[in-house]
Amino acid sequence: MASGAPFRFHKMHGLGNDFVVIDARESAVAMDAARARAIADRREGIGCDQLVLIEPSATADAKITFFNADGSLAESCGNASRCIAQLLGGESRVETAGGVIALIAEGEGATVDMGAPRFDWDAIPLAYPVDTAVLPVAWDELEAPIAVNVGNPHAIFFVPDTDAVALDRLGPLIEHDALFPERVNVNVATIESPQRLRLRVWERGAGLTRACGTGACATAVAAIRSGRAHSPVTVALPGGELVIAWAPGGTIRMTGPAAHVFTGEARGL
Ligand SMILES: N[C@@H](CCC[C@H](N)C(=O)O)C(=O)O
Repeated sequence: MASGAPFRFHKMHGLGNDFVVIDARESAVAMDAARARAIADRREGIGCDQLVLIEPSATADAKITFFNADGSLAESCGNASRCIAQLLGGESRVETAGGVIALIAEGEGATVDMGAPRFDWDAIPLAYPVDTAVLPVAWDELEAPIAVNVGNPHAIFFVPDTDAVALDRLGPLIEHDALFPERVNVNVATIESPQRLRLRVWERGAGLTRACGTGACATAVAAIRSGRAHSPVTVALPGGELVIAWAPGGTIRMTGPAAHVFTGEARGL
């Protein structure tokens, strides 16, 4: 599908991680990888890190599909979920490929219950059985990551200084490593105190972004589980801050802002 019928969209962002959101609950909008890639293209399309499609759901208030800028599908997207919370208003439950999540719109942001993290090697997924608390692998100075699935797959590296890591070079190598059969989001984090960490993320299918909500969730969970941090954890990303609360055995709650930039109509995409 090269292009399709005109559609209305919302341009939104969460901490600078930006989205084209199409509300197709009342009139269907056909979407596939090629069309999503064309819309996400920053030179010839509208431009975004993720395209988000809202459709009717038989089991929840809406069904949400996340496409990365490269056209690939993502099971989950934390920052976009807060934007959806703002669009739907109040309290809602939405169906995603990563599971049903609960949204609460609050002022100019939202709190999202992202569900429970998973740690089994085949739930990440990894290519072979290994201890996900310390993966026995290294890429230059990035070594022994922790793997966590929060709907989507993440590898987390704790490093002395996130800014010193060449994430633009190492991110794509790790994302495409054969250890991760569905590719992976790459997080580099520095613990500043037991309740605050700094984070940069190379996103699967989108590259370096200003912020990644699921990356913040996965990293906070990895920090708490490994005794590096205590809940709630403030995660400082290049685009701003999120607060993540989690206790072992429970679900992850993410709180942060969501911004509506403009509403537009697209033709020829
Ligand atoms: N921006 C996101 C994550 C989007 C999906 C990710 N790139 C993937 O492929 O898993 C967020 O805020 O969580």
